[in-house]
Amino acid sequence: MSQPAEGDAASQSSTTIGAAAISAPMPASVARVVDEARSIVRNDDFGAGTDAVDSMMRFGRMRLNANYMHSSPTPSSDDPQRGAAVQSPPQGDAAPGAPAPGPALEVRDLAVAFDGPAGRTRVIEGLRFELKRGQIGCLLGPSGCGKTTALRTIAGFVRPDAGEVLIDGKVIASPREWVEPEHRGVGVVFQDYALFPHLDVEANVGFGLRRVSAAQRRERVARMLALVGMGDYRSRYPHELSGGQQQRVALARALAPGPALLLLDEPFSNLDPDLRERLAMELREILNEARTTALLVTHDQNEAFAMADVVGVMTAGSIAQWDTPYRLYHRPLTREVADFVGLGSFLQGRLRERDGISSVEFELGVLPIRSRTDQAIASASADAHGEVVILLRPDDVIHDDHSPLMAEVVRKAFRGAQFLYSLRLPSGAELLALVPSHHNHAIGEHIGIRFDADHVVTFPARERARAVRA
Ligand SMILES: Nc1ncnc2c1ncn2[C@@H]1O[C@H](COP(=O)(O)OP(=O)(O)OP(=O)(O)O)[C@@H](O)[C@H]1O
Repeated sequence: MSQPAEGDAASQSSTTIGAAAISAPMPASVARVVDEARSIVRNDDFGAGTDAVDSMMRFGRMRLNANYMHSSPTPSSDDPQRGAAVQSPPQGDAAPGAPAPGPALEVRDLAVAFDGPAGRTRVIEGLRFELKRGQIGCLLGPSGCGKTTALRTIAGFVRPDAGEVLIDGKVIASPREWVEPEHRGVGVVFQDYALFPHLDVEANVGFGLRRVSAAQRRERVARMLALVGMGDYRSRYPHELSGGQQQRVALARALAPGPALLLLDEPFSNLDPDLRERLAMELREILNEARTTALLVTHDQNEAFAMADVVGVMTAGSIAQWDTPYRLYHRPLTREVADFVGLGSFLQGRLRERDGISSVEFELGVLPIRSRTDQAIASASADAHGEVVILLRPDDVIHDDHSPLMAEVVRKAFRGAQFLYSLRLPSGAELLALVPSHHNHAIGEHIGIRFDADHVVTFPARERARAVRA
């Protein structure tokens, strides 16, 4: 391990990778290709050594000269959907040596700051989470919350100011210790594919496998291409592939050296929404099959939920809740998490406790609180007058023609199988409801509703009730 220098390793990488150096600052897209080259070039097993890094630097320089730019805490087990997915399968078969017991990735109290016009500013503060072997995790959060910086710190392109990152129990980044990106056993997939345009698919995927024999390389590349369903495309060049196909090749290339950890930076954001969700689900299967530990960063909740076993919702540089997708949606710990994850409405309510049974009264009736956890949270949320805010998800609100509770349709969004209705209550508060799309009601119409909330989620009543993310 060497002592890290001050500052951002990403900016340093533009001048000092391998034996080569370039004088001009690299555009972000070229820097990403070089970062990716560093992450797929490893000296220990399938790695290529500095010759490959130098080749990538030449490639980076070529692109600069040609002005070529790319278009570019452990979750609870009560999740009915993902409970089984958080086991610890063995490491990928190409990984060197036996994996150490314990988490595959640990991030402990990480802090990262950058120099800016207003001085040095912390963009990550007290970031903490871990991934078990074979687990797929996700950092989900709004733009600028620090997701990519966290990923780049784990990959080795940014140096932390405090805290540490461990892979298989070994510290690879802290203010005192530093392992170069190419020695971390980490693969990276970026959003803009970052394939080498002058190499065909087979050569792209085999890029980081230069120390093995040609026969071994061919066999490994064929396995990786089969895994991502691109076996028939091995002689094509990147420009002859669709975006989704390019991203599969990028994935095969990142998986080929058998990384201990795969990092994915918004890998589907350049694809259309339908393909994005389908690929996210496919990628989950591919990673499970390859038994690869992976960390995804995205601001897209559907992508996060389709892929990850555990998701950390990030706000302002730290994790507000690290949990299964199911619990994030149904049991958000804070209003910020409830607001960011999924659709919902916040309504004023009042906690009532009679004969040891709790419920929340609100303008449309009474919601019984069935679980002790919900009861404890409601009691803690309530102010001296019992005031709370309740969260109602659109699927908690059922359209029922026979219900005496009426609400006015103020907006509607057609979603194929369903309409998302915004409904105005007598108080003026608004509510969201997902209704099968054969119930096509006009704006201004009053429709019957009832509630089917499995659990009642409450927060302190510090703000006025409002509908969110309609
Ligand atoms: N190298 C850098 N130098 C200075 N500031 C930086 C640098 N990299 C990131 N930042 C700043 O750090 C903050 C977090 O950036 P980051 O890219 O990690 O956010 P993000 O959550 O990934 O956002 P997005 O979803 O938009 O990519 C932003 O305010 C950004 O401007």
